[in-house]
Amino acid sequence: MTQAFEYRNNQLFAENVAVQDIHQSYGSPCYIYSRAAFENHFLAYENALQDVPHLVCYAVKANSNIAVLNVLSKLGAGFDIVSVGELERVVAAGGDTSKVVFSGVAKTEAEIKRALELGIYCFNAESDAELDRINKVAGELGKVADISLRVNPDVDAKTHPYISTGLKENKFGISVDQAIACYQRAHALDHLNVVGMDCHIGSQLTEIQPFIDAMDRLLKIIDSLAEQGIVIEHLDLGGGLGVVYDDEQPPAVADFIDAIKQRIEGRNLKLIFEPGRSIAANAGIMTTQVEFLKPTEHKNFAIIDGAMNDLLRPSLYGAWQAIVPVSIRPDAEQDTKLWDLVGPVCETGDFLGKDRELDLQAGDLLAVKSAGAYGFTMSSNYNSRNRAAEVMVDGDKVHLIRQRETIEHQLTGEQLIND
Ligand SMILES: Cc1ncc(COP(=O)(O)O)c(C=O)c1O
Ligand SMILES: N[C@@H](CCCC[NH3+])C(=O)O
Repeated sequence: MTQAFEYRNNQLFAENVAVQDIHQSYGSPCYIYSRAAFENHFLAYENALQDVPHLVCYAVKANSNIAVLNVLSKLGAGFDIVSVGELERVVAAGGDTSKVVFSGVAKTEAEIKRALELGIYCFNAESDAELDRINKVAGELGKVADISLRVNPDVDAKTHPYISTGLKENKFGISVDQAIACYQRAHALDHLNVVGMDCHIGSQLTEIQPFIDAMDRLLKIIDSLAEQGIVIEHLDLGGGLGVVYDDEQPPAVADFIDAIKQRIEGRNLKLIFEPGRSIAANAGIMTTQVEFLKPTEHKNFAIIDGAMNDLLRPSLYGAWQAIVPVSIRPDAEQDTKLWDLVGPVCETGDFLGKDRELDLQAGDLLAVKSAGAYGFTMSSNYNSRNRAAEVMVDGDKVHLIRQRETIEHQLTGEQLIND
């Protein structure tokens, strides 16, 4: 399999297109995705699960461009959503709403109504109060809502504290101690139909064991419920599988799924997964151009046109993503130094990388790797900067899938007060 992003004659390519050529047409910063990479990463889940009942619901929050959703939908993907905005994106992308699971700690009445009208697969409810709300809205529509309860298994995902979600001090889900009572309530409500149990213990996990520990806690609850006549049809283990940004060694999707499958052998349970990062992260890069070099006696700053508003992960989590030249100069012309790659935003925390050994000149084009997940979706207009363009490469074709924002886009909806 050819790599989605690789060098050919010292030029970075996205599939069969030189990144420099994409830059000529679309400028920077620009998110560039590989269709083949999205497809291959999704199919890794599908293939590993083909011998068991399953549904792979891509987590829309990782990358919600409708072209991305459409590519995955054509392969049969379901979707994990957390807002009506994400739901409408699935609809706009031609996605199958009967394969949608609705996660999130506080779904509004309007969101629940729309989801019921569109006939989603199920709601992943996170509290007693939310069960009441879903029951009420379903009742008003004369419907019965299929629900799963998100159980918080109190397992250490061994990841960054901001993206760990399955500990009892986290806001997510229902505690193991309260789960049975909560299921009994749900079972008794007229407009709810209990179908599943879910958990999501965190993101960028590089070990299988926390998933297994979480699953074992959930299976115990499933067994107790069965004794009370409450049948759980599916087990949704959320997303969370990590990717390689630097030197991490996450398990391969097939090994991860095999370990899970072994654990549920002999049980009549459909498996659901909600992967985001492991499908999207390494299917995308973000380009950025060096504006100025600013060497000082303390630090060498390279001021680039990409900033924290375009890619927040380094500023928010101190996340490390590889930053590489789009064109590599011949060895004899190389002059490498340690550079801090900083953006034009008025924040000290505005950087994409620190102490990176690079050979840089003003005007050079760089690529931030592994930017396909939680890149564009977490971008903003901070400092009134237009959000980046997004393109999808498919073989030797380049499709613009989101035009660069303009000031007109930004000003839409704002108005002066008339006095
Ligand atoms: C409920 C839920 N499901 C799925 C995901 C996707 O996780 P990841 O991108 O780590 O696969 C998230 C985000 O962490 C989530 O909160
Ligand atoms: N946005 C995070 C992951 C959080 C996942 C959402 N539950 C990241 O970039 O790593």
